[in-house]
Amino acid sequence: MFLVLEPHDLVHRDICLRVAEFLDGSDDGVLCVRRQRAECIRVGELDAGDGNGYRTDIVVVHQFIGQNTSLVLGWHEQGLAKIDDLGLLALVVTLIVLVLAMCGVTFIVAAAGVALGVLEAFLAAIATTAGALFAVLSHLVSPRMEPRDTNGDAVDVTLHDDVRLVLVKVVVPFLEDFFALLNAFDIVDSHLDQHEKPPMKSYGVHCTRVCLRRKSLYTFIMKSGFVSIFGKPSVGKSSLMNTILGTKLSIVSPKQQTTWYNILGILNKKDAQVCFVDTPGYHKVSKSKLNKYLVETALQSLEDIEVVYFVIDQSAYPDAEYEEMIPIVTKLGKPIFLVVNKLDLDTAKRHDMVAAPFVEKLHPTAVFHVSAATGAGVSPLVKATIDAMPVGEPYFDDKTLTSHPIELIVADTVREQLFSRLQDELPYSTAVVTDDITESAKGIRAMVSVYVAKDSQKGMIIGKGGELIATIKDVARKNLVHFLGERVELDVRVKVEKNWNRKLVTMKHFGLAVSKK
Ligand SMILES: Nc1nc2c(ncn2[C@@H]2O[C@H](COP(=O)(O)OP(=O)(O)OP(=O)(O)O)[C@@H](O)[C@H]2O)c(=O)[nH]1
Repeated sequence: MFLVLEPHDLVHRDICLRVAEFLDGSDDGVLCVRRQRAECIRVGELDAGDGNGYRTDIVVVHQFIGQNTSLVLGWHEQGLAKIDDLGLLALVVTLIVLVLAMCGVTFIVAAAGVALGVLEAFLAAIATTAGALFAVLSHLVSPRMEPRDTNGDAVDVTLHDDVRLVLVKVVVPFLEDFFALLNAFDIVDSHLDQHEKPPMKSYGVHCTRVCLRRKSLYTFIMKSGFVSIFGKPSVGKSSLMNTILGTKLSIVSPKQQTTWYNILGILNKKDAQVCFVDTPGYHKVSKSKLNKYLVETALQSLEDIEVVYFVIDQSAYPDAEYEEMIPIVTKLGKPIFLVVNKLDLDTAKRHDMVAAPFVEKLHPTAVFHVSAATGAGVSPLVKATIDAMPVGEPYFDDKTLTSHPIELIVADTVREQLFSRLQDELPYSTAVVTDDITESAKGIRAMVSVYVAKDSQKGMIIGKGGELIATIKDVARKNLVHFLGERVELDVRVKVEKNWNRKLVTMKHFGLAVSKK
């Protein structure tokens, strides 16, 4: 079988060509080809024999037969060169017909010795060859190739059924291709052995790596996008992101407004990268500059996202604050997932009732009932989120968990302890800044300052005999060791910066930039 791919399409969008048969004899797959950079097609991970289907890299050997058209001659899977059956059949038919034609010419020349006879016989042979080839290709090729997109809808890739094109462009370079193809597989083999990547061009034949996988398992090669985890304070946004990521990236405390920054947490899957943004809790803006900063930061998270999680907890009801939040989210025009958290606390099984008024106003794409604490319901949420991501390049390296600098992670880990251990409003009067950090083979050494807004607050944080600050330092250090997986030395000093939370310049210096409006 010949597949006609269009490099033009490869450059601009993904194409999926249904193939009639797969290398393992199955017939329910999709051959996905996607251009990653100008010269290189995205390579999926080699992962053969995965559960009830398989995914594997293959190298497609193809020939550019026009500026925008390429003819797939065969492929190469895990060191196993395959010349497609139909491709081989067409090549053999061509060869046989050409040989017979040559014999006919020789016979006529020998028998008649007449120049005109030679010419007639030669033209007849060519016509026979073309006719035979046309019959074979039109019968076998066209019904077997139906370009489809991921939804199974027909894709406007028309050249595959243009038999004329196949005839005109293919018959002539056939013999050349045949030998080039055999040669190319050898070249691909040895190149893969040596360089672990295919040569992009060999003897006029091009090699392209693609990922072959069953449609039921993977629809596309890679999906990626951003999700804002939006909601009121303390509904469990940070806990939810941590549960999704399987690690405690965002700080959590029973106090409201623990999260002060948009924390990026990256979920890396084999076929998807989802970038979650944990946000400060949205609340009615008061006169406090810190509150204003937190709300502005939460709103910024809604820019350039693919999906928004509207997180409520199982005790929520649509109050004035929600009335303010709902239009902000609906006007984004993005898929909204209503996430009802703290399912484990819903002993009265009210969660459907709780969700109902939000569903009515928010018109969410889907509703999920989860417990960030126990993990219940989180897998379907993640699965639906991945499904909702567009096809695209990963934004970050697949080992990256967050784009947050280590300085901020260290400062936030200390701040988490302040929030967990200080009473009333005191945590909201403290800002934590990492002054210096050194990383060496021995581990990490960090100097952290805790700023308070009044002299009287300093003693409250240090505690009697320095006990409280010692505990804060010790627990924060252990948490950092756990998170970073290396030795940590932590030095925490308490300093007074009078009324820092009323001065925009100081707040900016502490990483809490708020607009002047
Ligand atoms: N029982 C229970 N508690 C939860 C759950 N999710 C979060 N919590 C608790 O709720 C409190 C607030 O959780 P966070 O994850 O900090 O909430 P948040 O929405 O990020 O809070 P802000 O930083 O104020 O925006 C913490 O004490 C969590 O332990 C849950 O599913 N079940």
